[in-house]
Amino acid sequence: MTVPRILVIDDEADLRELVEITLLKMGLDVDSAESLATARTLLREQEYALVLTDMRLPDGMGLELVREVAGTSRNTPIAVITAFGSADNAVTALKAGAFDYLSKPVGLDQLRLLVQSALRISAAPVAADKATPAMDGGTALRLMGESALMRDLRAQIVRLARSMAPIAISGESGSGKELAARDIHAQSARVDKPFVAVNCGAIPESLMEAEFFGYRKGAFTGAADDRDGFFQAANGGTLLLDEVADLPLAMQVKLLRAIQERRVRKVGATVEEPVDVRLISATHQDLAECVEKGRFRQDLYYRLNVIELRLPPLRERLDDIGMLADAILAKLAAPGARRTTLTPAALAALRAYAFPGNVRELENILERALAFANHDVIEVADLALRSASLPAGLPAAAPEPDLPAIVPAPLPPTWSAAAPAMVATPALPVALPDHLDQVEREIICRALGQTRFNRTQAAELLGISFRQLRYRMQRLDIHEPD
Ligand SMILES: Nc1ncnc2c1ncn2[C@@H]1O[C@H](COP(=O)(O)OP(=O)(O)OP(=O)(O)O)[C@@H](O)[C@H]1O
Repeated sequence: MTVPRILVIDDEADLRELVEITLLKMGLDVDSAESLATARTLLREQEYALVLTDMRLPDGMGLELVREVAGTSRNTPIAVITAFGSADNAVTALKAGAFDYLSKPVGLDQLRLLVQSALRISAAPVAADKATPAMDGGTALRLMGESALMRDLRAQIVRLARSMAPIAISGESGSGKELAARDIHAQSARVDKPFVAVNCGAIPESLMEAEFFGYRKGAFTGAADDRDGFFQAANGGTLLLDEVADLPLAMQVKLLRAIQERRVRKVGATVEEPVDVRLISATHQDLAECVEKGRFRQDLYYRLNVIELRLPPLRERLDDIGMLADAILAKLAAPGARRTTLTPAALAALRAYAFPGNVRELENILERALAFANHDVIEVADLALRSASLPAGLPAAAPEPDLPAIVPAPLPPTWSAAAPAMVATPALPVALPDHLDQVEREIICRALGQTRFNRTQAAELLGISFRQLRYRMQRLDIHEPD
């Protein structure tokens, strides 16, 4: 087996030597250069498993080399060493194609971690574009779709999977942001390590720090044992910060620090611990607008938004609807049962529908339609699409079939009998949280009733995301009637 060879470029002899010794101790071969010119000559003559370059060199900037190496078809990973506190340089290098960076003073643990990731990347073959069904039992994860937009997206994902650069995924609710993040992880050299997805909008603010960074035994009442947080759980792997725009400002500051330092401190601990986590963030909100409105910190935005990935809404890729529908119906079919199909008119109706809830809504619509379809065929009426979205000539949904009423639990006795007689406003509830839960339960049940339990549409009616609705339904114990 050939020993991987690393090229180190730095004009500071001390630093070069430190890096060289560390790499040699790791059993690697090392070449070194003190200028861009020497590095270019070596790169023409040799294949390297990793190029590690300082940013400032006597004859130019390391960034030039990043662009040159990233621009070749060899897929050699290149990383930069940036001056202390120079976050701008790190972000610029990642955008230019560097797979990772180290800040001065160079920590040997971090150097070793970076080298190990680079070696995994250079050993991994570049994945071909296979639109493996994402719905075949949950093993394959790739985003499906044969439209040009989806092909481009998958190609982008293959490239991005080879770097450590933070990725910000944007796109409407249900367009596949989480699936894209899982796909990036699955294609990366981190695939054997955990993928942890966190819904930032669903964690109570008071628990956030403990949930993200973990806590030490006795840090607060109820902390009976030491516990890891999301960062430790995702160590070596990928952490998806979903609904990142919902992070409270105080938590944004702590997160920024963790990203910059690549270290976290458990609540109640005195020392920080290094973490090696690839960050992906996702939101259906316009994060730049959140920054403008002062709801999201600009510095954190800048760190998370190094590379942007936009998931197109389903209505921009109508060509994918047929194959997605087939795959969803196949997934929903009972084992051994005949496959249900769409009539041409039903497919045309779907292609004309706006899909505000994107692929998730398509899943939802088909799941409900299956319950109403006769003889393994789904007609336009079974889809129960909102008529405003149907094209002329297609019949709107049939009158509502008899659906079991969604009945919220009876109102608990929360109203005080002792309301002052002269005040016309209702008495105060004696237990506010119970009362608010009851009000919320009733409103959610009404919305679900109106949409025939289409959760995507119900969430839209209520102006919340699908995930927020799902979380609230779980919390309030609301289930679809049988
Ligand atoms: N291109 C696709 N191919 C196959 N399945 C998809 C695709 N896009 C989305 N899905 C499916 O649609 C559902 C919603 O996807 P996902 O959770 O990734 O969306 P999201 O954009 O993260 O939603 P939200 O903004 O509500 O969090 C999932 O069941 C996912 O498997």
